[in-house]
Amino acid sequence: MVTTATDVTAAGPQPPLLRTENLSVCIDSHGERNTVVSDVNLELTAGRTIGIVGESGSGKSMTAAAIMGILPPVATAQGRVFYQGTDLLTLDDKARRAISGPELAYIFQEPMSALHPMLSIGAQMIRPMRIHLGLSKREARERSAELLDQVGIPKSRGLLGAYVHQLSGGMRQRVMIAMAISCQPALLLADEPTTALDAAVQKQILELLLDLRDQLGLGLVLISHDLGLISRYADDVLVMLDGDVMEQGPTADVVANPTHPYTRGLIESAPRIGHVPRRLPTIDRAKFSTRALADKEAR
Ligand SMILES: Nc1ncnc2c1ncn2[C@@H]1O[C@H](COP(=O)(O)OP(=O)(O)OP(=O)(O)O)[C@@H](O)[C@H]1O
Repeated sequence: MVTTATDVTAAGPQPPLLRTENLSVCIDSHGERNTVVSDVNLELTAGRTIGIVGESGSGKSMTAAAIMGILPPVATAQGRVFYQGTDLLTLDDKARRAISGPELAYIFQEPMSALHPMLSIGAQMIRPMRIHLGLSKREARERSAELLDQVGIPKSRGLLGAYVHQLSGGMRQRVMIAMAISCQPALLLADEPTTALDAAVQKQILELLLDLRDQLGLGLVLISHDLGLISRYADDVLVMLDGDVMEQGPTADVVANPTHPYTRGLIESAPRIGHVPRRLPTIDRAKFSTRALADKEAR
């Protein structure tokens, strides 16, 4: 049965683009079940950006994968993921793919692992547009060149015949973004999209993402371990630690008045927001992580 976010639709004409309710992810491994994401409640409307910030292993990618429907086989999602009012977790694989394929797009941290090394950029870009948009080969090729233009790679560069190893890191990420928007998605999830890039290229890529969000009216989920970066580019933020949401709200409010000591620690250790102490403080994560506290008690 397909569940609809009736409470949302009753409140107004349009449900939000994305809303999760108590989204959790469990991993079954070696006969044990571990919860790696607990009760994530977020809401995103078109044209806005929500940031998910947290250290490595805090559950950012698992949250994104649960929304996208691309969890590894060992992982199971629970709760609700409403996309335009439809709970994606209630759909069978085929129905879900029909929505997720064209409408939800994912940009990976490392384009080298997402792009095929033996296929030309053109060949990789054309395929999804032929499948999801029903374009002919010639139409898809023309649109690929336009998309590359849109992400700042001029047509004159003749990149369609190039291979991924021939491109710089920034160009690879631009190609990934062009592929991500090729099927006209409504929701874009960018998982650490600039971690491997130097500061200048990082800024260009993030500004490109925001421009595309505005031009195309997308909702953007931006994932990063860097609260400084999230504070500059996201309207709202969720701070995660060990699968739990420690704090969330409008980014400006969270950064100006953090209510959780863990967030305060992150802010103090992010050199690009607020005061830069001479020695960066060490965040005692064990003090705030429910999982670390439970482990301590069990010992
Ligand atoms: N394929 C997998 N099998 C088993 N456990 C996994 C798998 N992928 C992730 N995990 C575990 O799930 C938890 C959350 O991982 P996740 O990748 O979401 O963290 P993250 O915040 O995105 O970290 P990073 O910034 O390093 O990518 C971690 O404890 C991780 O070890």
